[in-house]
Amino acid sequence: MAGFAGRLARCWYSGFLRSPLQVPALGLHVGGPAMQTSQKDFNNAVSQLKLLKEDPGNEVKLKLYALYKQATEGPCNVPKPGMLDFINKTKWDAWNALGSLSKEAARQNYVDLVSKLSASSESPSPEAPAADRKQPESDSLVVTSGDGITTIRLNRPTKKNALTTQMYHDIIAALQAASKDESPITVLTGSGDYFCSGNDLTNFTSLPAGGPEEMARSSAVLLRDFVNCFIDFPKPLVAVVNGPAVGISVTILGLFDVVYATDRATFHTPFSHLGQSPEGCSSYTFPKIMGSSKAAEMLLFGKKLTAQEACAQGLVTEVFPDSTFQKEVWARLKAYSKLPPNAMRISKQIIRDREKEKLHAVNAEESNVLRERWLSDECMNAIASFLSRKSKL
Ligand SMILES: CCCCC/C=C/CC(=O)SCCNC(=O)CCNC(=O)[C@H](O)C(C)(C)COP(=O)(O)OP(=O)(O)OC[C@H]1O[C@@H](n2cnc3c(N)ncnc32)[C@H](O)[C@@H]1OP(=O)(O)O
Repeated sequence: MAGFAGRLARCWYSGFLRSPLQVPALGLHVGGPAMQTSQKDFNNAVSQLKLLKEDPGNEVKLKLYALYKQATEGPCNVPKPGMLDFINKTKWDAWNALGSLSKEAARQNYVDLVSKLSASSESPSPEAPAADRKQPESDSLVVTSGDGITTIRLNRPTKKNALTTQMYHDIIAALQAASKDESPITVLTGSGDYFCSGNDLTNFTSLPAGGPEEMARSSAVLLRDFVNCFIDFPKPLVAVVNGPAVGISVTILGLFDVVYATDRATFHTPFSHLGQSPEGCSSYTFPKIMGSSKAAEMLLFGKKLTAQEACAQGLVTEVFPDSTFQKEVWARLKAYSKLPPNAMRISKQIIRDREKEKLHAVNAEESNVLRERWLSDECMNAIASFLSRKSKL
């Protein structure tokens, strides 16, 4: 596993699962033959967990961690970690949530859960392998070219295509390469049922040596560079919105030339809910596209738009029935890609260039404001709440 995804997995495995995987002698107190069997089952389950072929996901790992602690140490009685210590706080919350569950019951639940996971990891995966693995940096982004179209596909469907730090870097590289390649048209789309669930909220959990301030500073720089690539992209840029879109995957749409959406798509910018503020130049493009009060409803109050509403407000170019979405959209794009490429570039230049300077200034300002927001209690509480599974959009 490369890049951020790898770091995150290592972090979870080393932080959350080190004890269950690496403590061979559990030292459990057992009361009789029935309990002996239970302890043996528990020890077996601890070993069995190491053999899982598939990562069970953070939520399950958190559950396993909590059950393990409850089974071996009893109810949580250690002090709650500080608010900025996201990972340990999340672990503490999960353990604490088990309340006074007995060690025996926790052991049994742990054994049941591991046996369920083992059974499902042995059955064949219904998903076909990703078709294209050309992109060397990370499997979470797939870039392909054909029929005059370069397609940049967000490929993290199990996480609703949430954008990891590595993915921001990879998208920047992909856009830079696409701006110089042979394809007249460039497309951004997603794999699976979501277009993208926005910034991966776990990006904020790997604190660098400089602490939260350094994390906020480097994230603001990366955000600014990322959005600049969309502002400066010289060719027709099309979003093929294959499902719901959240956060930054919605705001950048104002920088695309054309946005096609399935009727399943929704458009959601829950910045206030997250203690954050608009980015992707949306504080400027959205009021221009839809008028200031409709923009305010989305950007201040987080109103979620259906595809039809987004189309009526000018954010989406056209909506297609989900059943024919892929067929109709790609057929149309293939036809457009045969148009003279230089004419399309020059027309885009005329349409967009007089706004570029303004957009760069807006982008810089939004990134600076967000740098402060990320350090606010409102934002930290919202992220901690999502990570501890207390909230979802
Ligand atoms: C360089 C830094 C730049 C920063 C720029 C800032 C941008 C701002 C934004 O983008 S704000 C938007 C942030 N996004 C969210 O708040 C979305 C959070 N996710 C959810 O609320 C839900 O997951 C959902 C509504 C998108 C989907 O819900 P559903 O019930 O259908 O699916 P799950 O919740 O079970 O999701 C499956 C797994 O995917 C993980 N996941 C989904 N989105 C994110 C995300 N944004 N960040 C981190 N993880 C995400 C989810 O946790 C599940 O993981 P699991 O299987 O391990 O449990």
